Amino acid sequence: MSEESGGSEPCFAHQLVGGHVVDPEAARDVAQFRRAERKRLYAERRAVPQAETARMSDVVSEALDRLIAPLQGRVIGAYWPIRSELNLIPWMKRAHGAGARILLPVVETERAPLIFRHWEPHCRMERGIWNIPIPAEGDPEIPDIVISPVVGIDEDLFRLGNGGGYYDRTLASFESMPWVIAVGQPFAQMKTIFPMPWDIPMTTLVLGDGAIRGRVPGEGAPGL
Ligand SMILES: Nc1nc2c(c(=O)[nH]1)N(C=O)[C@@H](CNc1ccc(C(=O)N[C@@H](CCC(=O)O)C(=O)O)cc1)CN2
Ligand SMILES: Nc1ncnc2c1ncn2[C@@H]1O[C@H](COP(=O)(O)OP(=O)(O)OP(=O)(O)O)[C@@H](O)[C@H]1O
Repeated sequence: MSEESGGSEPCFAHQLVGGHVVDPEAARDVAQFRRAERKRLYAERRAVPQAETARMSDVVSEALDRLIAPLQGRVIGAYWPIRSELNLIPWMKRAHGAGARILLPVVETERAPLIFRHWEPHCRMERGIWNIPIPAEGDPEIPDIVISPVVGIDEDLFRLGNGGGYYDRTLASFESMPWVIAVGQPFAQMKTIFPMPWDIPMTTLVLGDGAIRGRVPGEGAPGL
């Protein structure tokens, strides 16, 4: 029953990731670079005093109010903050009050697209993967706007996340591309994440110092 050792597979030149052909050596190097950058950026984030993170969260929330107007009728995939991410929960409450439908991401199956469940203040929550709070019930819904927390973000708005590949898989699974708004701390900006074929760029970036980059649907590029 033992496998023959010593012989090589017929094709070692490439591997498939989600249907994309990638060079395994390049993929390994990029994965290593991203792990190191995550580590560096987590440490930087942890060093920020809580009051400063709260202030940046308010700045981003106000920018979101201006960007997404009117809120009424929008279906928005937000997030429950973990690991010193910016806290948009007060904004989510406000948006809910203004008639937006707020959804939260749920890892239903590992290594698969996220699903989004409806959230409202005081709804029943439970703990999902990584202990992230998720709505305890609700059928999957498709957002028309996704607000995505970044660990890092590059000049072309490719996102460095927590390393599960979840947002990329999720965006690739949608029939039409939602408006994807990345949010993060100003120091999350990096030159490049060395985008791989599965990486999907964000539409707009909102930073904790109020800077907005990228494209706003229905408008020209901000700041240009
Ligand atoms: N607030 C918040 N919610 C979120 C996300 C997020 O980035 N922020 N996600 C954004 O995607 C999803 C959860 N993302 C996850 C990403 C990785 C792992 C995970 O198991 N990581 C491994 C290490 C991964 C690796 O480095 O290969 C682990 O910690 O063991 C779990 C959840 C959905 N909810
Ligand atoms: N569309 C996809 N199909 C299959 N695998 C994917 C896809 N997108 C990403 N992956 C896999 O997920 C792994 C992690 O990806 P990546 O480093 O881009 O994560 P991330 O965007 O930082 O994480 P997250 O979105 O969860 O915060 C990659 O090594 C890749 O193999």
